[in-house]
Amino acid sequence: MLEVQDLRKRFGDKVALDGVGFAVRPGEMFGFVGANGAGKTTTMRIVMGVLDADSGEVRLDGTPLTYDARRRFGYMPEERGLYQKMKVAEQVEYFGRLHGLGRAAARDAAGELLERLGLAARRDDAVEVLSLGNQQRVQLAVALVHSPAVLVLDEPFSGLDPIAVDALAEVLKDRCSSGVPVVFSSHQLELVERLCDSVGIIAGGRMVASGAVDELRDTEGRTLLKLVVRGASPGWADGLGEVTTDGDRQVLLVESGDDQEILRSAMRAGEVEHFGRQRPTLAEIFREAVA
Ligand SMILES: Nc1ncnc2c1ncn2[C@@H]1O[C@H](COP(=O)(O)OP(=O)(O)OP(=O)(O)O)[C@@H](O)[C@H]1O
Repeated sequence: MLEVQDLRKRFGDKVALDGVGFAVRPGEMFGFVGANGAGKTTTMRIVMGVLDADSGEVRLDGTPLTYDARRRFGYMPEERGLYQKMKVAEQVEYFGRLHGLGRAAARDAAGELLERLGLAARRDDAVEVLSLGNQQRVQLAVALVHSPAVLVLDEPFSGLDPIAVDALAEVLKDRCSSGVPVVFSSHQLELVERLCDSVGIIAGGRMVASGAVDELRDTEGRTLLKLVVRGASPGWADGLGEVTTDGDRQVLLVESGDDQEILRSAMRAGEVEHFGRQRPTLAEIFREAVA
């Protein structure tokens, strides 16, 4: 398990991190979300040892991280770093070898990743002639080539087209299901909601919400009761909640009340087409948490 504990970091007067902590279990995908400047990159840099924290600790399976332990991590930094003149396949193999793979293993791993990330046809092109999105795919292949024990990815999906997003999502899910903890930051909340088991929301250097995506969405007081009623006369739901009209249908959203009693009065008023709980999206939870 990767544990980030009570990280604090200042840059001069600026408090960038003010007690950031979270844990990611083996096989768990953790989405790290927050507004610009919230502290995601700083946290990830500290996890990777690129930056020192003022205090706090990062542990893997209970042991504080060392240089050697971090070599087994796969990291995609915010500042992308590729050799522009080097050919795509050569580059991915090279990084595999830097992480200790033998020649054949590096070649095989690079070939497989380039295939999965849709870059096989570009394997002999220099990085500098690729589009930005394709360079990003190479950067991902570089982060993944040595079958890392932990993945820490800063905005891995940004700039990718939908096909590449799906391809990367599949690769990450595979790595996750083989027991790797995966942490990635993203502003694409719909994607985080779709992919992640758990999320951490950071604002102003503090974690303002974290936990399993399903639990956050199900939290008491966050779910609304939604009814769609056809043919009901206006006013039947006065005082129950917010009503919107759509043709001969009325949509009622109720924050609190006796579900069964509300259902009975809806059935008396008209034809109930829908009755159920509506969970907030991650984007709605995010807006509420950082407000
Ligand atoms: N080297 C630095 N020197 C001074 N301030 C810094 C430095 N690095 C980060 N900061 C500040 O720390 C805060 C957190 O920045 P960080 O890059 O971690 O945010 P972020 O959540 O990754 O943002 P974004 O979504 O825009 O990438 C910001 O106020 C930033 O300006």
